[in-house]
Amino acid sequence: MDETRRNFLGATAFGLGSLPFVTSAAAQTAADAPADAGGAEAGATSAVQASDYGASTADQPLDIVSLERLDAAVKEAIPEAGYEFVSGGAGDEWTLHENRRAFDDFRIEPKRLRGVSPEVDLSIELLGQSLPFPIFTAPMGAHGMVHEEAEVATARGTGMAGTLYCSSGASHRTLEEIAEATQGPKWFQLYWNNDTEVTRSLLDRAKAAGYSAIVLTADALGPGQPDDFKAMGSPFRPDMVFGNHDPERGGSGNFFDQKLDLDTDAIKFIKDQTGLPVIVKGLLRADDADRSISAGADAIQVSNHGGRQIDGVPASIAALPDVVATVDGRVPVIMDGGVRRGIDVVRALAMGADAVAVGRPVLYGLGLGGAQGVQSVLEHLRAELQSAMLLSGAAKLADLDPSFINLVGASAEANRS
Ligand SMILES: Cc1cc2nc3c(=O)[nH]c(=O)nc-3n(C[C@H](O)[C@H](O)[C@H](O)COP(=O)(O)O)c2cc1C
Ligand SMILES: O=C(O)C(=O)c1ccccc1
Repeated sequence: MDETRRNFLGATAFGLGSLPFVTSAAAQTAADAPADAGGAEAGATSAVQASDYGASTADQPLDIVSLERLDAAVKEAIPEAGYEFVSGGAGDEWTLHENRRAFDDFRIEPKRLRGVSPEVDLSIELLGQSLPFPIFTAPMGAHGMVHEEAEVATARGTGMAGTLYCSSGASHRTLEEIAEATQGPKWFQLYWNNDTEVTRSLLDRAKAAGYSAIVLTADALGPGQPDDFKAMGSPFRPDMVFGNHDPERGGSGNFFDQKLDLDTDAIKFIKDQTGLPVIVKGLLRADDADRSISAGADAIQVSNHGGRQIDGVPASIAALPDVVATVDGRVPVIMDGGVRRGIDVVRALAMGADAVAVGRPVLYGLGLGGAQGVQSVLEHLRAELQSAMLLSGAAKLADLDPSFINLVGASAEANRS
């Protein structure tokens, strides 16, 4: 396999070597480009044009009615490969859909005649950072699949909305470029690498670039491979390599060599190396949250990776209450997965989450409107949360508790006791 291909996808590391790599002839030409072209330069010199992917170059605010409608609009506007890669989930996509459906089990019981002021304060403090509202951009890799500026635009747009950008370890742009692009708070998400020196170097770079916390993702084996994307031959862009790749170390696995054989020692390693708070992302079980806290975790992110890794696991919102009960206020709890409405944020916070992260809709905003599109998505959710708070009868975020929720199903009694 030629160097560019290995650098680009890490096919060996992901065990995807047997899959057709690209579909178009132009993309194939780029995949065969000299290895030393590397990174963004490869894009400049390669035969692959943005138009081969239809990846957007737009920068415009979006007039958003709902995030569901945004999904429908982006499906028409961006290339099929980008849409299928981003939107899909693992296997039969049961968990992907369950992430949305399960919110319906958490019925809001609004409180009336409580004199709630329209000026609901949505700001929070999270691991030493002030956020104007409790919603931020989840770590996602490979933004070049939907926009030419990739993560640089997403980070800028998130910063324009004033909230936190969590930078994926599998980004198309370097963690330094991304750090510079946002004026807001930023965390770095680490894909643990079995080559300790690679992990150490990523952590040192993240700290030097000003990231204020490290997110350790514990639930992923590689890029999501939704069936519809796989059926197209998994057409990742060969002209954009993953930005944190260090060509000095050779091969592709140096940004993603996680075989899930890591344990809670990884938490201590990160803390010792950086002195920064560590968020463990991708937990669904209360006992894993407890073990992580015992090992030094500073926050827990309840997540099933947007239903992109193992199918058949519960929705994040369904897993949240048990985790919250076990964490018992020792550290903040974040959740992500299926958050599409202000009322979803109300439900997650009422069940004990301190903040939520949003994934796919942010990339839809990116595809349709670049940095400004990202800003529009986050501001849309903020506005929906503001009215959801008023309509729920919650004067401030701290008021939200399980008394606002009627939990449908077997665990309803447990929830009320
Ligand atoms: C295209 C895409 C790429 C992702 N890449 C990463 C990643 O690099 N690291 C990570 O921890 N999670 C990754 N995720 C998972 C998100 O952080 C988050 O858990 C999930 O998207 C939340 O669900 P939602 O998309 O329904 O909001 C990715 C998700 C998507 C859609
Ligand atoms: O697709 C994903 O969910 C993901 O985590 C990822 C991992 C590596 C590269 C791109 C995305």
